[in-house]
Amino acid sequence: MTPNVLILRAPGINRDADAALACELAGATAERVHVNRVAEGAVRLRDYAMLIIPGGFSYGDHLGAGKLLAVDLAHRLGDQIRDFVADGRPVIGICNGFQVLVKAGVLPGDAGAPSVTLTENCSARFECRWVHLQADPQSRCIFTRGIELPIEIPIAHGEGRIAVSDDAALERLRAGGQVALRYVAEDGGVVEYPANPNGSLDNIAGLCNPQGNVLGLMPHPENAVLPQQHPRWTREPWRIAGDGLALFQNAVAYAKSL
Ligand SMILES: NC(=O)CC[C@H](N)C(=O)O
Repeated sequence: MTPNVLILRAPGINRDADAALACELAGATAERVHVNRVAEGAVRLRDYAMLIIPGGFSYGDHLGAGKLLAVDLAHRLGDQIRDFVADGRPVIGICNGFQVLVKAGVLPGDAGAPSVTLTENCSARFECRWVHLQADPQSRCIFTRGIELPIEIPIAHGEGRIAVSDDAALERLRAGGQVALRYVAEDGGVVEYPANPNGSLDNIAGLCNPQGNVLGLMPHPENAVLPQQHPRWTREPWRIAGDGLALFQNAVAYAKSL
C-alpha cells in the first residue's frame, strides 16, 4: 500500500510543498495539513503513515526558533504525537521542524530534563549554503540506512547550533546510536566552521530517538531531491537524483514494512 504522509502546515512554515514533492518522488502520497485541522479533530494523525514537520519560520521564530509551535504541538497534539512515535511510525523534523521536535521534548526522546537544545549559530548570522553530511554508521536512524558516502545537502538557518547539557548526555546520545548525521568535509573528514555552519557540538547535524523512527536534522534534504537542485548540476556529471531523496525513500520503504 502507498504510504500517505501528513506534512504539517503552520503559520510561518515554508517548506511544506518541497517536502510533498520529496515524498511523491520517493513513492508516497502527501497531504499538507494545517495544525488547526489536526487539533480540531478534522483529521487524525493515526490515519497517516508518516509525519513531516517542515522547515520555515513558524510563528515568526518568536521566543526562539520552533518554540511556539513546539508549545502548540505539545499542548494540542501531545498525545497523538506520543502514540504515533510509540507505534514506530516515521517522523522527520527538518530545520524548523527539528527545532520544534527538540523544544516539544520529542527529541532526543530521553526521559527527564531536556538534555539538548538548538540555539543561535556561533557566527550569530543566518547561514545559507550547501554542506556535506556523513551518516553515523552506529546510528539506529531508519532514514539514513545504507547511506555510507558523504551526501551534499543545503542548509539555511540562524539557530542550528546543537547544545547538549553535559558530556554524559553527549555520550548517551553517541552510545545510543542517536547521532544520525554529522557535518563533514567532502572526503568525510572532520570539519570546523564554515563546513559546520553553526558550531554544533561534535559536528552533529541530526539526531534520532532511541528507536530510530524519529529524525531531526538542520539540513534540508527536501531541497536536494532533483538533480537540477544541485548548484553545480550543469558543471558536473549528471546525477540521477539529489542526495536527499534517499532519506525519503528509506522512510517510505520503512513505512511500508510496518
Ligand atoms: N530553514 C529553516 O527552517 C529555518 C529555521 C529557523 N527559522 C532558523 O532560522 O534557524
